[in-house]
Amino acid sequence: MLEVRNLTKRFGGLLALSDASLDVPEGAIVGLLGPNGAGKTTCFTIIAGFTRADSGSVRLDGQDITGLPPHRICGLGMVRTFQIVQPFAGLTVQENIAVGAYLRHESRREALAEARRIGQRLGMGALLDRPAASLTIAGRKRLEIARALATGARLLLLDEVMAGLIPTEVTEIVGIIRQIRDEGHTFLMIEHVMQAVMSLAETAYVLNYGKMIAQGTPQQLVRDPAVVEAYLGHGAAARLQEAAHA
Ligand SMILES: Nc1ncnc2c1ncn2[C@@H]1O[C@H](COP(=O)(O)OP(=O)(O)OP(=O)(O)O)[C@@H](O)[C@H]1O
Repeated sequence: MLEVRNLTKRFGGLLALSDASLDVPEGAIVGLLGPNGAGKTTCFTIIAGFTRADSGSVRLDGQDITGLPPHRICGLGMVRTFQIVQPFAGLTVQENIAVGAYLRHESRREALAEARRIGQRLGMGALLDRPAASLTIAGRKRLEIARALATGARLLLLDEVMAGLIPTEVTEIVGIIRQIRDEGHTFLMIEHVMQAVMSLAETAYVLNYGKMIAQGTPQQLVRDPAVVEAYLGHGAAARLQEAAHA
């Protein structure tokens, strides 16, 4: 569904992404992992059309979307969420979700009705008439997913939706993402919360210093020496092996 090929992006002298490629098959939940500063957000930003790559291409459903602006990409069925959720504070939860729905519904009544349906599906029925500013972090994360769904997108790029949540909230969001996937959506997710990646993603990619250094199931990746070293530092894989055999 999504084919990302050889993305390279420099910020001045810094190579933030170097020849990075990935694939997201329809109906999959794919993880994008990597230590701080590895280039994950830059990768998302380019895929969703917020920044141009220096080189490389992005295809959605076989169509070349490289360099298209975010609203066009959104109209074609792919949307990203943001790590720091900033709802329109003066609007209710329902009105915030409706902002996403206006892409498809011209009438305010229809957009609000669609927002209500999506909010209820995401377990926010009791919160719909509250001001969005009153939501907890977990509520804001749900709102961000709801807004993305309301655009009608089939492929959702989730940027750290589990960050800042307590374990029971993580479990709830994991359940919601599974449910949305089972209803026919596809996910590419940046995630630091390993528990969430392990239980959700069938496959994941690991970025380090802008390069894709590994791809596999989460279970394969946690045993991959290159991945262990990227997270824990040079020599860590050997030290862990020694410790395991001591
Ligand atoms: N607009 C920018 N201008 C200059 N440098 C940038 C810009 N955006 C990102 N960078 C740099 O590019 C590198 C990759 O950053 P990026 O935010 O993509 O990493 P990340 O993997 O998402 O990190 P984190 O997990 O901390 O969010 C970092 O060194 C960052 O400082």
